[in-house]
Amino acid sequence: MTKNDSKEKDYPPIKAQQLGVYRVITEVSPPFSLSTPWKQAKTALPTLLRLFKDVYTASPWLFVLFALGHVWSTGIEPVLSLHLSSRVLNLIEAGLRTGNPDKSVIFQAVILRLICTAFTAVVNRERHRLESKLNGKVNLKFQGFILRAKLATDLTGVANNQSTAHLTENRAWPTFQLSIEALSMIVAAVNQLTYISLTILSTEHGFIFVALCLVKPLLDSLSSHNLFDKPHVVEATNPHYVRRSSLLELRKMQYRQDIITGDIVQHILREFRRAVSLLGDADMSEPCQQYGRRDGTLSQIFSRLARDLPMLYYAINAIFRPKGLTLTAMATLHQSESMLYWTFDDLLWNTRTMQERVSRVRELYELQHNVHRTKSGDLPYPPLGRPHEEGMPLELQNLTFSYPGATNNALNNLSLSIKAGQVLVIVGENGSGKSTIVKLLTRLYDATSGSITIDGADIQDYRLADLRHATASLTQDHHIFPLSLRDNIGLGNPAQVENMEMIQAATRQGGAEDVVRKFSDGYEAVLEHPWGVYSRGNTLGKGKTALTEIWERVSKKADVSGGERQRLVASRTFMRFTSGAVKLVCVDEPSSNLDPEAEWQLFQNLRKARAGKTMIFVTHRFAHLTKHADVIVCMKEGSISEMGTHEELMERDGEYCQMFKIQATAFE
Ligand SMILES: Nc1ncnc2c1ncn2[C@@H]1O[C@H](COP(=O)(O)OP(=O)(O)OP(=O)(O)O)[C@@H](O)[C@H]1O
Repeated sequence: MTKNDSKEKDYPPIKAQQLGVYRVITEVSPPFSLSTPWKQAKTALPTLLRLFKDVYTASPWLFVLFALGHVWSTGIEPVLSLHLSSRVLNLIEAGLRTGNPDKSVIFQAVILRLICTAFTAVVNRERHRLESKLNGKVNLKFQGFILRAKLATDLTGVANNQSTAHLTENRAWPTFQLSIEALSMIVAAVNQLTYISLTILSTEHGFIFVALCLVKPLLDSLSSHNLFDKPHVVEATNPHYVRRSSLLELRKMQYRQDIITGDIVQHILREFRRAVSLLGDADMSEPCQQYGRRDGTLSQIFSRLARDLPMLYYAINAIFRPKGLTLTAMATLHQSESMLYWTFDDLLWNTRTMQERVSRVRELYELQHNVHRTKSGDLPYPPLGRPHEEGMPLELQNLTFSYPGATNNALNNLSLSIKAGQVLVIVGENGSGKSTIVKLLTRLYDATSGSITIDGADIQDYRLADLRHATASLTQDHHIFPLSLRDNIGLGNPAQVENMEMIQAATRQGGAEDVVRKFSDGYEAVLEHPWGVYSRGNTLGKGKTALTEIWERVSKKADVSGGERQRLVASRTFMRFTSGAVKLVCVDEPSSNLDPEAEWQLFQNLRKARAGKTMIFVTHRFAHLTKHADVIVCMKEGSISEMGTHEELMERDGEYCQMFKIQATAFE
């Protein structure tokens, strides 16, 4: 079932085919032309050169030694060994013919052969040792590169590039290794062809023999039927297969509680059996395997026969020229034919795989071009001569914004004036644009149109680093870093990350003292993943042993509740205040998991720290706050629907008043 789906003229044509339960869509390869490999090489070359340069700079000596070792072992030694063996055999054969072997010459030839073997064994051993060292250094280099590129990527860059989680340092080394192998094989192929043509078959039929050796690898390459080296998309289209796979997912721990409390175990098992029976005999094996199996039987038989062509050559030679080839020449021919076949077979496989490998590395390098760094201006903040001692004054004018890729505006033509040191509370229904205002004020995104001005200058004209330094944000999107609690709080002010006095004070203000106390190693406790801790679980056995006890201790994952996390994150924000540079504080719903007392305390502590700061709060539970607010903004569908003080808005009896009354009724 083949169909041409491509509508766009500029795109390469595509075709879709059903392979078992999958629909596989591939790009149709252009008809084979001699210029194709050349074009592919030209596209791959810049990436490969850059990769080689990176590996070289990771460790020049290891690079050179590793490359030389590879070229020796793959490209030179096999032919040299063949030559030396063939020399020994020739001497023995000549000796047997005359009945008077030249012992010392044979002995010397054997010793030379043995030296070559021993030398190669040493080179191989060293090469493997160097390989793991160089591999480690290359991985470290690319880890650093990826870390830098990802940390430099802002939210617009992340949204435009979808997921980059699959881009790891593990892409670089295999491609480099493959390239070195390819180069070594080219050297090997040239050496082998030269050897066969000049030494063994210098007089007759040399060309024919070489051509016969190459028929199979070339045939295989032309009729190659692999999916893995073609750009393709796979979609499981069989509904019973999809259903079965979704039901299988329910094995995961994260669903256990819902399944137990929902009492749906029997239902899941019944549905699974039904899906399996409806699936019947549909082929579920990997699309790549199914695709490969589509090779015609005839072409397979032909390909196998091609492997025997060199043998045909010996036979014809033996029949028509019984004295044409000596036994040694036959043995050498047989060995070199096999060597040449595998070299070309590997080389062609290598070339096919190379394109895909190079594009994987190119994707890695492209990380650094996709950062969409938020532009920084030149103006210092606070403006020279105006220290903004009361806080940051802000003016939002006709602000419109839509998220990258979104069709609707999150904010529409919004204008708002916030005086230095004011407390502004933003309320409104879900999706009305409250958090978006905070994201624009903290320059996580830039407005699509309209402007934000600070003290008369556009926010984009200020130095970004200065603005980041002068802004603190506390939202529910913050995470605990997989670092110690000390780091988690201290990083609020990196300059004081070792200052325990400040960290303890911030912990108190964030309400996280009890959280720290919970851990035996206190501030040094690391939440999240215990790195470098693993065991061969199935070899530990079930009963208690010294090993299982150690495993239990080292693998114990420190964890905290949602509310405790929010307290730690809040402490980090209080730590940020210690820099003395913060002029704007944006607090966006940071207390969803806090108990009422902790929430009240958090808002109290934030208000206590308000001196010298403009404060913006986004909240649904505003009873604690709105009475202290200088301005309350009520949002609806990306615009301001009401604005004023608590009293003014209550008097107006509009949307804010309605929301306030609903909350008040709930408390009554
Ligand atoms: N990253 C995003 N990409 C695309 N659209 C988004 C993104 N974040 C928010 N939106 C959309 O922008 C609009 C405003 O979202 P925003 O988060 O500002 O609302 P909110 O008032 O803070 O909502 P809530 O009270 O639920 O937190 C919504 O329609 C939302 O779906």
